[in-house]
This record gives sequence, structure tokens and C-alpha cells, in this order.
Amino acid sequence: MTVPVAPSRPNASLAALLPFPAADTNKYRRGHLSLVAGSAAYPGAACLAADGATRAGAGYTEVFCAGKALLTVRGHRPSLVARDWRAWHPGRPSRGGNGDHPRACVIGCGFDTAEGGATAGLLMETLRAWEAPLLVDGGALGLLASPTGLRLAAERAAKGRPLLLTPHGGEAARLAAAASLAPDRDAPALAAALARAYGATVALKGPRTYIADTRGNVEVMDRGTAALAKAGTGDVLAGIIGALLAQGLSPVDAAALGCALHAEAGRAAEAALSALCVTADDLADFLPAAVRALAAPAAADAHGQ
Ligand SMILES: NC(=O)C1=CN([C@@H]2O[C@H](COP(=O)(O)OP(=O)(O)OC[C@H]3O[C@@H](n4cnc5c(N)ncnc54)[C@H](O)[C@@H]3O)[C@@H](O)[C@H]2O)[C@@H](O)CC1
Ligand SMILES: Nc1ncnc2c1ncn2[C@@H]1O[C@H](COP(=O)(O)OP(=O)(O)O)[C@@H](O)[C@H]1O
Repeated sequence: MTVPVAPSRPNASLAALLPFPAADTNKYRRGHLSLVAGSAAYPGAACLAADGATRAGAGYTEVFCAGKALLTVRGHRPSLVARDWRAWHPGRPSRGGNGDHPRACVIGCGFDTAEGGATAGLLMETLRAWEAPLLVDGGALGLLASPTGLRLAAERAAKGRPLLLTPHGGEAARLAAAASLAPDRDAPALAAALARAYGATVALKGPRTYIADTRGNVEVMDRGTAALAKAGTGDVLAGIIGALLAQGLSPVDAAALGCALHAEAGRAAEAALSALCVTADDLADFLPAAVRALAAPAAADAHGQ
């Protein structure tokens, strides 16, 4: 089974989506990202996602993590606001209302499925009650791959509440099995089928990343580098895309721009550090170079025509 795939967007279209701040903005108006991430086993994933989010422009990044991860997250960056995830209440209305105070939530980076009940409860309650855009990543994708997850995803779609999934190949296989999708699909067809089954925008990650929307459109992002094939780079990507959602981009635009920025940051890191030595910890520091690569008029390379 094959589906038509649109090519990577040109630089000019991506650059037009960059959410540079207005002169009279404030930290809340710029976008408030709630990052429900970081178990006792994987506190680093919350730190990596928060690095991506803050560098990608979120005005306020708030991490809700396991109690045992709090010290690690608080010590990672002074600008991060870190709270115990028992204080996460997805049904509470946001301060300032939606228009003046745009919000998004990323859930699942560093969720440890062995933690079972606690993380499953966080995901299911967030699917049910969180009205603003929601990105599900990492260990939460394994929890979503269940009859309850499928039902809550369908209920979100029926209410028009945006959902975005960022699986790697292993996580996509679990999501497909839970939705009884035949396994013999190529990556673009799998992304499209998952988008339909979960009523979500899907960025199926890999050497090429396929972004499928809920109407059956699929586009590829093929600017990456094998330097990105290291633990934790996906957590940084989730934070970047979450920050773009919080700044008002639609799920498909946030995925397209976020994946392109992540890939450009990987290439800039590779140029400085070599493909061997790049780590996920480096990526956020190369996001400024990625922004410049997309935004500069001189960046009209093969992707920019
Ligand atoms: N520093 C940290 O704290 C890190 C935490 N992480 C977290 O660790 C948790 C588990 O994530 P993992 O991805 O390690 O484990 P998973 O168990 O979710 O997935 C890995 C399994 O999927 C299979 N697989 C198939 N196709 C794959 C593909 N294209 N890419 C990767 N794996 C593929 C692998 O063979 C492996 O068996 C997540 O919550 C994640 O966010 C990881 O992101 C690594 C870094
Ligand atoms: N060979 C490759 N070429 C380009 N990009 C890659 C390659 N391998 C992995 N990536 C990218 O690296 C990231 C890995 O994400 P993921 O598998 O979720 O890692 P983790 O769970 O460790 O954070 C994805 O954005 C993926 O597209």
C-alpha cells in the first residue's frame, strides 16, 4: 500500500512560520508549555525536552515530573519551573484565557512504562481533560496504544481538540497493533493510517520523517543526519514541537517546522562536532544556527527553491 507524499517544504515557507515575538508581548502571551515528563528512571528526558522547548521560543516552560526527578530538573536550568506531577491538573482552566495566554502540553518524554498506574493515569486524564493542543511522545505512546487510549483519542478528535503523536518505528508498531492495522505498510502509509486511527497528526520519525495530518495528507522531512541517531534526540524534538504548538502553530505546521529545525540543528552540530560526537545534549545549543539557516535569505539552497 502506498500513499502520495509531498516533498519537504521550502525554506521560505518554513521561515514564514517562525514565531518571532511581537515587541509588546510577555512571557505568557508568547506561549505556555506544560511538559509532563521525566520519571524517576528517566529524568534526563524531561531536561532534554525542556531544552528544546525553551530554545524554540516558549515563553513559559513548566515541567511536571516524578517527585524523584525534581532535583535533577530543577538543577538543570535555572529558568525552568519544575513541579511534582501530582500537581498536574489538566482540567483546570488556564490563567488569562486561551486567546491571551496560548498553551500546549507535551506528555510522555521519559515515561517509564514500569511505573504503570501513575503515568497511565496522567496520560488518560490529560487526553480526557486538556483542551489545548496535546503532543504525546516517548513512553506515553505505549500507554496510548490501548483500547482506553484509542477511545480517548477518538473523543478528543470528536471535540476538535488537537492531538499530535511523535512515534519512532518501535512506538508506531505498538500504536498500529493496538488499532489492528496491518503491519505490512511502508512508513508514509503507516503514518497516514495512524493519523486516521487516532484522529491525530502523526510525525513518524526515522532517517526520513513522515508527517501525516487527519485528512490523509502526508509530507516528508528528509533534512536530517545520522548524527541524530543517539538517545534523547527525540525528547529534544518533542520539546521543540511543543513550544511551537504553544506559540500558536497548527499541529501539522508545528511538526513540519519543528522537524526541520531539529534536522538543521543536527546538521549544524555535526559541522561543529562531527557526526560521531554529536549528543542530544548539544542539539538545543545549535537551534539558533538552525533558525538562521531557515530565516536567512541566503539559505535558498536546494530546499529553499
Ligand atoms: N536521557 C533520558 O532520560 C532518555 C530517556 N528516554 C526515554 O526512554 C523511554 C523509552 O524509550 P525508548 O525509545 O528507549 O524505548 P522503547 O521501548 O519505547 O522503544 C525501543 C524499542 O523499539 C524498537 N524500535 C523499533 N524501531 C525503532 C526505531 N525506529 N527507533 C527506536 N527504536 C525502535 C527497538 O528495537 C526497541 O526494542 C521513553 O520514555 C523515552 O522518552 C529516551 O528518549 C532516551 C534518553
Ligand atoms: N539515521 C538518521 N538520520 C536522520 N535522522 C535520524 C536518524 N536516526 C534517528 N533520527 C532522528 O533522531 C530522532 C530520534 O528520536 P527517538 O527515536 O524518539 O529517540 P529518543 O527516544 O532516544 O529520544 C528522530 O527525530 C529521528 O528522526
